[in-house]
Amino acid sequence: MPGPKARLAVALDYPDAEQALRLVDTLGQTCQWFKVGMELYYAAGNTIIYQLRDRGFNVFLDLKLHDIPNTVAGAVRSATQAGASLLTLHASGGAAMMVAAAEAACAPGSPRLLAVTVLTSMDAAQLAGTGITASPADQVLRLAKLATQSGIDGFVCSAEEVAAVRAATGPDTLLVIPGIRPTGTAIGDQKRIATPAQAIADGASMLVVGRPITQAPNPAAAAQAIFDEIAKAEAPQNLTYP
Ligand SMILES: O=c1ccn([C@@H]2O[C@H](COP(=O)(O)O)[C@@H](O)[C@H]2O)c(=O)[nH]1
Repeated sequence: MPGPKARLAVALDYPDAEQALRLVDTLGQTCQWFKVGMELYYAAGNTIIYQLRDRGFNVFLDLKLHDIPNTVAGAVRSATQAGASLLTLHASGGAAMMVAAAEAACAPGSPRLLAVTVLTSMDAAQLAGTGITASPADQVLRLAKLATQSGIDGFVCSAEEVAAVRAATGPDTLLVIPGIRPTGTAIGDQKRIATPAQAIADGASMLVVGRPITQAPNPAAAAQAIFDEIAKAEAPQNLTYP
């Protein structure tokens, strides 16, 4: 099993590369993975991916692609050129979109694809507001099944569903879990949350943590506390990791 450092991606939700790299340099080599989301990517483009890779880090490009199949396949090919190791797309884009993305990701050097199921910022009431009357747990399982059938490598879901998705999909599926809140940290806009220890014990492959680290008075200490929690958690054996 890889060490805790391979199981945490720090979300660099910053408006520019300078602020993002300041945090990266503050954390030093304690982290192996950084997540670049829409805010930073739209501001800094592929340059931030190159800068992180030059420093020796793995890049998780969280663009949550959601478009017609031809456009999403092209976006996967562009992300391959940029050198991201993981790339997200929305499972709600449907089977044809995910199949096109999976085919585009067969090229050498392509990122592994993660299908976002139900955003961790959504509860049952918000989901119902979009016309989906299934519970978040049922909808996550439905979309995870659809994504698997479409050839996608793994999923993003909340810690509330991770045990059920792990049971349904087996040890080889990558389960990447945001909405992580160490005890005592601000919840903010997240709705379906858990501590690092709970998510790991329930079968998460990797945790995504942003503000509990980036907004902490001492980000390096906050990251270290999460690594310690991951290390102590009783994780299932034989899981596949990014
Ligand atoms: O369902 C999802 C999918 C992606 N995210 C992303 O994860 C981080 C979480 O940041 P926090 O500051 O720890 O809340 C953020 O970049 C989201 O875009 C998610 O939260 N939920």
